[in-house]
Amino acid sequence: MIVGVPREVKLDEYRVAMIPAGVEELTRAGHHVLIEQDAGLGSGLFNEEYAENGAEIVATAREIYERAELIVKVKEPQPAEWELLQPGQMLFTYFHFAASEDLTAAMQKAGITAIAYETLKGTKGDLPLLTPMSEVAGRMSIQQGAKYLERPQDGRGILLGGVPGVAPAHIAILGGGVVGKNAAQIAAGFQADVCILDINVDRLRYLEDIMPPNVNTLYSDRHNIREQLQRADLVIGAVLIPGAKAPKLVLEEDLNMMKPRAVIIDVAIDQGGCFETSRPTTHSQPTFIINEIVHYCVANMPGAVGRTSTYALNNVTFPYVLQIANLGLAKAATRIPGIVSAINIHKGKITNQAVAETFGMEFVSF
Ligand SMILES: NC(=O)C1=CN([C@@H]2O[C@H](COP(=O)(O)OP(=O)(O)OC[C@H]3O[C@@H](n4cnc5c(N)ncnc54)[C@H](O)[C@@H]3O)[C@@H](O)[C@H]2O)C=CC1
Ligand SMILES: CC(=O)C(=O)O
Ligand SMILES: [Mg+2]
Repeated sequence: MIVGVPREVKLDEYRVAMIPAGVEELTRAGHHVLIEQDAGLGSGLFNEEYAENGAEIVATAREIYERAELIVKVKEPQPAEWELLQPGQMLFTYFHFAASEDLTAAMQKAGITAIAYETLKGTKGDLPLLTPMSEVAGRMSIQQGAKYLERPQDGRGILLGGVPGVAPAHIAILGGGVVGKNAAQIAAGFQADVCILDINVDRLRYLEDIMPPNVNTLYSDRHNIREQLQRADLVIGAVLIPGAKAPKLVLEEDLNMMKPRAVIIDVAIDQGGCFETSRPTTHSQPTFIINEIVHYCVANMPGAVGRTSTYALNNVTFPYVLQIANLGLAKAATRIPGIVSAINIHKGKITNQAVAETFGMEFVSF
């Protein structure tokens, strides 16, 4: 199979969907890999390294899209890429369809098969192709929160860990999944006072067991969320209902009860965000202020630490790329657990229930 890897064009995206080791394995299995020139530069990977491992370096994205049967990417295709897609082509990447009806309609119209990293289910009900990027974003959310709490960055002027004689920051984390757990671990290391809220009581039980004493848990209901908003210096949005739009847990009016210049990091923004006032931002312009609350809503947080994220992403995506290339999609879907759950659009039809429900569209099983 011809596998193509374009350079990411989303603003401030430094990841690449394949590392040279992946090229070598695919080539050894008899496939042909096209890598767009300089696709790896943002992650410190050079054209020569890809070429030495068997890749053909291609000058333009257009040529990749014209020739490849399977395109492997990191971020959802940007509008400039939509017209390059070929009917019948497979595109394996993050899509986050529920956050964009325009993207959904464009992919239907393009006639591609959209295989989404973020809905591929593992055997334990986990999301193995989302997990490593959630680990990155969860850890990074505290790093970013610490930065934007500094007064020159418009924050309240709070040091996460406090100092002897002065209280640490209070951090509320909405959602105790992968992002939430990783955020809590880093926040705890900073000696902040942390509270994780979730609706899954078994998950809260697990978190309570593994977390240090400065991390507490609370059931996520409106009462507890509002109580936490009043106390928090930093709030992390980390909820997910796979495939669906994120629930709006914090309404605009709720911001009035928060401390002025408290910081919100809405990691869930890629699924539409869990704060009513969130809108997607970029690493170049990550924050905005509404009602005296600093909002950080970058939809590709791991893109900023491309070197770490590229390797973490490839570790989990590559085995699926190889299987799809080896078997073709139809066979891979019957033999490899998880692949069917990743197919969100096939021949213009929505094949993911949550996405279909989000837009009131017809669902067709793959
Ligand atoms: N902005 C970015 O760059 C990135 C964003 N993400 C996003 O972060 C979000 C979270 O991802 P993961 O942690 O991997 O998901 P996860 O599935 O591991 O965890 C989500 C948690 O939210 C909980 N939850 C659902 N409804 C809730 C509610 N009403 N109140 C409290 N908790 C609730 C679930 O019980 C679950 O424990 C996703 O939208 C994901 O796409 C992930 C990586 C990068
Ligand atoms: C998960 C996701 O949206 C990202 O890594 O950018
Ligand atoms: Mg994202």
